[in-house]
Amino acid sequence: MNSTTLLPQEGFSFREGLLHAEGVPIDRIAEQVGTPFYLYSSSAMEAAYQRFTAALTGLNAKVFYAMKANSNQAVVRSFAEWGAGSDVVSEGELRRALAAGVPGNRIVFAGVGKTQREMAFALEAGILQFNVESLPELEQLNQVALSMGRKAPVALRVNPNVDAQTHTKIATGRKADKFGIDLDHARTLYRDAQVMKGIAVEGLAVHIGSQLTRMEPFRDAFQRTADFYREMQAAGVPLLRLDLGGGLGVPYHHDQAPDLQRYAEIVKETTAGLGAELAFEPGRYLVASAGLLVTRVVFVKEERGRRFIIVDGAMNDLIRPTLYEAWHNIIPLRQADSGAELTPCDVVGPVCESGDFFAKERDLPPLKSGDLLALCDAGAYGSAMASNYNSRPLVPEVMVRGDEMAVVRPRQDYATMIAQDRLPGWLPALHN
Ligand SMILES: Cc1ncc(COP(=O)(O)O)c(C=O)c1O
Ligand SMILES: N[C@@H](CCCC[NH3+])C(=O)O
Repeated sequence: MNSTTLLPQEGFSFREGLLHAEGVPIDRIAEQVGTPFYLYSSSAMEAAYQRFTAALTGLNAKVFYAMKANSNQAVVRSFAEWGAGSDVVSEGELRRALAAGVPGNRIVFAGVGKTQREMAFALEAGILQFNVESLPELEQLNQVALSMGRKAPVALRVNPNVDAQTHTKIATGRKADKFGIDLDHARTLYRDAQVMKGIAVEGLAVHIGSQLTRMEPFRDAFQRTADFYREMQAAGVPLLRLDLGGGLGVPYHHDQAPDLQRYAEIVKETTAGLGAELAFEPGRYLVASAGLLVTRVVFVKEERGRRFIIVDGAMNDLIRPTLYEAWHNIIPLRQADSGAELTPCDVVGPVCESGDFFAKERDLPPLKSGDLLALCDAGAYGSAMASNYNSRPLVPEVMVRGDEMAVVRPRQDYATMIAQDRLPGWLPALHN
């Protein structure tokens, strides 16, 4: 597959040979904010959200946007306006969600290692639900809640032992994964939890991994979890809510679209007659394809029979290719002539690691220094996973809506980045 034959994603289109984000020519944004930068289409995010919620029509369902995918407050706030809550995994995310205006009672808190401080902060914020993943966590939460004179609303997250058939680093529902509680163990924990004075048992949760493109693992996990829900209900556990997590994938390769309708049917079939409120925690599905990473070619280097397109973006800006061997479509912002010859290229960044690449042997049209490229489907786990490695400042994020654009995070400046270090007192000043 080569990238020039693929159409750009929803929210982005070529007009007069130039890639636009909704109504805005992207090269104009590049002039204004410099490169590299993340670019989001607000309408594409909204369309994904509407598709997702429409598929769940008829179900008593609530959506909690998994903000780990993209935690920019403009994004979190947008989803909140369209009706979603937030799924958070740290105090930092919780604070960001609150800062973005998400009310505490629309927030669920996941994660295997919540600290006492995080528990107390979340209780203070009045969150809807803690998804608890172990006995020590349950006991700790009980203690924290009691010390504050509160009750913590709890769902137990189970591990149904289902292989999500995704990249091994992002599968979370297998026995050997750190996530969730075995069903057998969860039976005991529900009993324990009901007599803990600081705990209000409310739910059951499952999440087997991310970027699922096959629907069978969802079916297996949802079936096992819903059966367990029925069993616990019958045993008198006062369950109100079944949280089915996130994980629905996106077509990074545009011929592998996961089937949202099938996903929704599986939810309906497996939860029929349960009488539970359903919760969903989609992240990637809502934002991945609504975002690009825009980068500029620094040099084209021909060496040892290879063609390296060296760009100003790098693995610290978008780590997915090197971390998960992830494939992101790459398109020049200026549409290539239809007859342009394609050459296999390695698209690489300036960072000092051979793992610093965006693509290997990717067929691309002729490129030269100064050309702009878009890395597609970069709206999820892009900026959220960026770092300052090689002392490269975090790149800006821009959101477009119709003909308007907004810089929703400015480029980190060198002074801010460098000022974070402190020199210890024992180091004398250096003199030449
Ligand atoms: C508990 C939980 N919920 C939701 C998500 C969001 O996943 P995704 O972005 O694949 O929808 C994750 C990440 O995999 C997660 O760990
Ligand atoms: N960071 C991963 C997804 C992790 C999901 C976290 N629960 C990715 O980019 O694909």
